[in-house]
Amino acid sequence: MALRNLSKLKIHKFGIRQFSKEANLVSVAVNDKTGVATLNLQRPPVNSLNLEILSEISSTLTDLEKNKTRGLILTSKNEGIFSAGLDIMEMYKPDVERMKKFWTTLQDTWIKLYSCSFPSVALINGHAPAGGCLLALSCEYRVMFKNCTIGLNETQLGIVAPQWFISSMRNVIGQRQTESALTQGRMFKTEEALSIGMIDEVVENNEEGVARAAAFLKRFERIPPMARAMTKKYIRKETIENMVKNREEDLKNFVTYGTQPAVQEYLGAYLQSLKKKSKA
Ligand SMILES: CC/C=C\CC/C=C/CC(=O)SCCNC(=O)CCNC(=O)[C@H](O)C(C)(C)COP(=O)(O)OP(=O)(O)OC[C@H]1O[C@@H](n2cnc3c(N)ncnc32)[C@H](O)[C@@H]1OP(=O)(O)O
Repeated sequence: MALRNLSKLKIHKFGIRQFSKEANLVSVAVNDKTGVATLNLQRPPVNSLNLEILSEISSTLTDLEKNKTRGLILTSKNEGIFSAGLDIMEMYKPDVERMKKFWTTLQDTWIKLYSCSFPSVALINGHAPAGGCLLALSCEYRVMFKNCTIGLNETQLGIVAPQWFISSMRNVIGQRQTESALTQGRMFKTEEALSIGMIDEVVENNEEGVARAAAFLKRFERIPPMARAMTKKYIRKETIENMVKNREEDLKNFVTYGTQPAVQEYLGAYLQSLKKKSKA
């Protein structure tokens, strides 16, 4: 069995194997024929990224790397929302030790996703603000549903996107567009995101999305995996090395900045506005 190191095998039917971790905040189905793994985010209501789901994504990426998966489709079980980004509750009135663990796990997750040797596609089947956008930008290809939004909106919340968030966007859409998008904290509608190259394709529904993601991954069938992986590694090397070199400082900045009263005030007000909106 190609994926024997993966956690508990749950279902095995129609050539698709599924396994899940204990907490079930993600699930993974591996297609026996193609070796492509689909990683579903499933933390209702909005797949906000807390310590637990990040830990599961991170350990799943390790498993997929060990088991030489042929490709990854990263998507959401909660149609309508890809991911609401970082769970603001991890940053609002935080326990500092947990806050550190949270950020370190986010760093680990990004490093693994950004540097994975296998090809990766984000099937963005819903809104993808902030950390949700970061996950999508870390993949090699993005397929997105109509009528959704994507972007790094941190500035609008009164917080600052870290350097490696910025680099992840700059490497996809370039310096000029990134500067304009991030200084405004701009969220892009699907068609706008397509026009600036933030996403690669627009799809009507999940079936079409899976087919387009699979078609992208199929392009690599005849490319020697080692040559592909090394090329990706060289292209992404500088961005990853910069982050790894500065990760202690990045953690320190996150904690120092995130615990400032003014930032806590912004986050508290933002949480209230989200809650008010959901009750309206
Ligand atoms: C200190 C920081 C320094 C540096 C860090 C910088 C990096 C930050 C990166 C981030 O990712 S920050 C997070 C940014 N995320 C957002 O701004 C997204 C906010 N959410 C939304 O815009 C919407 O929720 C949505 C478009 C994703 C979905 O809309 P809808 O389907 O209408 O759902 P609701 O808005 O009603 O939300 C349902 C429920 O979920 C809560 N919630 C939403 N997003 C978050 C979140 N990111 N963290 C925690 N909780 C979230 C929302 O309050 C509702 O809760 P109820 O209790 O009222 O049900």
